[in-house]
Amino acid sequence: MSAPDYGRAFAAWRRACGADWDAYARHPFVEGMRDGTLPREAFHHYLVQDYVFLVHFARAWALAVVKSETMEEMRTAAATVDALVNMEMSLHVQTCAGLGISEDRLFAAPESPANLAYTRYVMDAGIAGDLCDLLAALAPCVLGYGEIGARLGAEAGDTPYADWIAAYAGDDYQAVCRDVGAMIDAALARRLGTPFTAAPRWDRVTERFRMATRLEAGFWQMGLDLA
Ligand SMILES: Cc1ncc(CN)c(N)n1
Repeated sequence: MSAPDYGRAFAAWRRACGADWDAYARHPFVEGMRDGTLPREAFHHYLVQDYVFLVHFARAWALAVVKSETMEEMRTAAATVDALVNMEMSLHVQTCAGLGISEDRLFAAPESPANLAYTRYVMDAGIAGDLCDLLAALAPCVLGYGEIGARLGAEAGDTPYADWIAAYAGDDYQAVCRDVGAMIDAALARRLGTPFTAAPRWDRVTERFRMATRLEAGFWQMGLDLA
């Protein structure tokens, strides 16, 4: 299955980061969800950490509101904060409630080092740079899960992780990915010019994308290692 179309910047970043991208999007954790062999314990550990991740990730998207220069950018960034806080995190809350873990306990869960490194890297990219730096660091998260969800939705058979796959393969999440992809293209064109891939800053923002991609692979590994 070919990768979904989330815009020009994503396609160029994804190509530039080839091996790093595959190490993330086809990590053994992902393949274990696809074929059902992922240990439940690893998934639960991941899910609790991912709730904490999403708290900080929503803060980083709120920073994108602050760094916006147009109403369109502001609307997409604010809608993404809403989607994270009121849509994506409810999957974690519901699944964990079934395991006897309350939302209060999720909110108070201690962060793993891999989690902390990733979310603070993204936040720092946004604080030190402009919206391009921030979006490049945010993109592997939003769009990577869109790609993984779409592929697993098409390829997975009977797996205990069907709800997780359905959430990311579903229309709501895929629409967020298309909106964010379009926002990234417009934000880069506005600040870097067109074609943005020829701009002097392109390599730097691509390195932001690459580092966030590597931190995503580290996040899956944290789940597998129960670290
Ligand atoms: C670590 C991580 N990366 C991405 C996503 C998808 N928003 C997530 N929930 N968690």
